[in-house]
Amino acid sequence: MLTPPEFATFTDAYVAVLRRILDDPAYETSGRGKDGFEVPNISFRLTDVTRRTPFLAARKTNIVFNYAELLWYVAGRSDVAMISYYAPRLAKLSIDGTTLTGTAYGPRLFGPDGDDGLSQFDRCLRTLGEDPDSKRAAMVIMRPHEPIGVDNPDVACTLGLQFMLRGGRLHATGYMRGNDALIGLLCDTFSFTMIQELAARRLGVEPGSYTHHVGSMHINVLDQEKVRAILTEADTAPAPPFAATPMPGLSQAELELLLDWETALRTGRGELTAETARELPLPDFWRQVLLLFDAYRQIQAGHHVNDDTTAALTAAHRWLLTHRWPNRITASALAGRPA
Ligand SMILES: O=c1ccn([C@H]2C[C@H](O)[C@@H](COP(=O)(O)O)O2)c(=O)[nH]1
Repeated sequence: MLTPPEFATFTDAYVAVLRRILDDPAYETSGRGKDGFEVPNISFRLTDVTRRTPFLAARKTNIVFNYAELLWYVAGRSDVAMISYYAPRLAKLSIDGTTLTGTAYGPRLFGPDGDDGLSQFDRCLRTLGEDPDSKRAAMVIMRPHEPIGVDNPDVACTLGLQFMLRGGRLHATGYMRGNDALIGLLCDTFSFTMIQELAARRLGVEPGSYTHHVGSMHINVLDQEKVRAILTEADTAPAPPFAATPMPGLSQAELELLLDWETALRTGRGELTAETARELPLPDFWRQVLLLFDAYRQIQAGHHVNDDTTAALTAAHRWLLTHRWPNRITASALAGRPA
């Protein structure tokens, strides 16, 4: 078979990759002092990119971080301040303490980078508008002169992303030199398929499949018990049947409004009630993201998430928060609105 195996949901692909590495690793590695199990050259295809979130209790997916990282990318940002609030471990990757280099895909994808003043993302959309069958709508992430010595803690793991408009749908492919199958795989697939969906909306077409190719797919030896727990759950407990919600697109004005609220919530200059959220000029999809950010603000402040916020979240978001922060969601609020 010359094309990658297809999966209907990311959960299925994720479990298959983790199972392959744990059951049958090709190598034991210790690159940069971390012991890992590795299977080189793994590829898979997702047929429905909207089913990108794994509902696995043992994984404790941090959906708040997933959305924050996506917005951080799309805004072209590289600041530690925003992203480390959602994932403190990322601060350790910064050499100067204020910016990230390799991990910050945003400036490389969404920052202006040529004489035409366009970003790689916008240039790809323009090319697909002019030549829909183009094979050139590719965005390069890891740079040729990126320092790859052991003293650089933050080298881009993604080589590039490619869009292909075929059969009226926008397909995408991610190419990675290395991918941590437990942590990075989930976050990267989430962001890349969202970027694909964003591009599809801008082009006025539906998103197609997403294909992921990875040179070194691996798990850390220290994570193997967690991986085992995920595999046991996948074998014994069916995933809850939440409907996936397509992303409605994101205009520049909507992005700016989201980022203003994100900053206000993160820096303690604002609070969002379910009622205020309803009045914001945003599609419900993005209102949900701000409600998640506000729930996280309450959790960070050491509180329970208030019942109004919990009840305004979709059932899928409530499920994710409840499994990530089990003691912070009040049981009485869990009977809120359906997915
Ligand atoms: O978007 C990313 C960024 C990093 N990593 C993981 C892969 C490696 O486990 C580690 C980076 O270590 P090096 O490959 O740079 O040594 O982080 C990812 O999976 N995805």
